[in-house]
Amino acid sequence: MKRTGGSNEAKRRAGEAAADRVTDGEVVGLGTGSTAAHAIRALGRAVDSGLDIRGVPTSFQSRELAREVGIPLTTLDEATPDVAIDGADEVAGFDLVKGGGAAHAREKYVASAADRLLVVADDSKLTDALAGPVPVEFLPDARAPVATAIREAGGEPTLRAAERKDGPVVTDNGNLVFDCAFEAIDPEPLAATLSAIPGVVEHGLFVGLADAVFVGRADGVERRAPPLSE
Ligand SMILES: O=C(CO)[C@H](O)[C@H](O)COP(=O)(O)O
Repeated sequence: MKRTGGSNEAKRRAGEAAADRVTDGEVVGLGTGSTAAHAIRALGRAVDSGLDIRGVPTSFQSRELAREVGIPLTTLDEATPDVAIDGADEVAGFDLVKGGGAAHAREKYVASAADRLLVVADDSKLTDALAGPVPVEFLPDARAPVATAIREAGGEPTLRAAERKDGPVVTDNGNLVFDCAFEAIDPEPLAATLSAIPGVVEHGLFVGLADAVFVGRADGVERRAPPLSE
């Protein structure tokens, strides 16, 4: 579920600090959401000033914004991202819950293909332990067996409803999303369990993918990196 508590200023600081790490000639995975949008706008300004990059969007939203701000686009068929910049709904250490915008499938394979993932988040996203709910994108025909398997794994799935449209959220890939509540989340085994359910396209647990987290606050931005990424 999307957390909307953070200030826009804190999101802007995080997004701009991560965009500042992108260098000439790089291919950049362009994440989805309001914090990633700040990074995309900052990259657009840098392109105006002569930075030579190409972007790989992770959603309809990020593609539209990238086009609007003048970032040349490419695809994973043409190029491998050097870096991906993306937001998160929860950040515990370097583990994430993503998918508040239902874009987590593309976000995950773009981030996984990239050499490094820079996470951008305001400080309201920080938590000691991931609590969920965990978004799970699934093939529409598989709704009943996927729900059963999630319950067997200890979760309670709720079909994500659309706003300003009757019925469910339909992802950019034409699929549906369950938001799954769990009593407690052990990220690595739960990620493996969810990935193994037939009909699941992708879940929003990002484990072992983040190379740095840029935490935006009202008065500045902090870069956190695991010891090996320093
Ligand atoms: O995972 C995502 C979209 O699927 C977003 O990155 C996540 O929901 C954070 O969004 P925001 O920066 O607007 O808080």
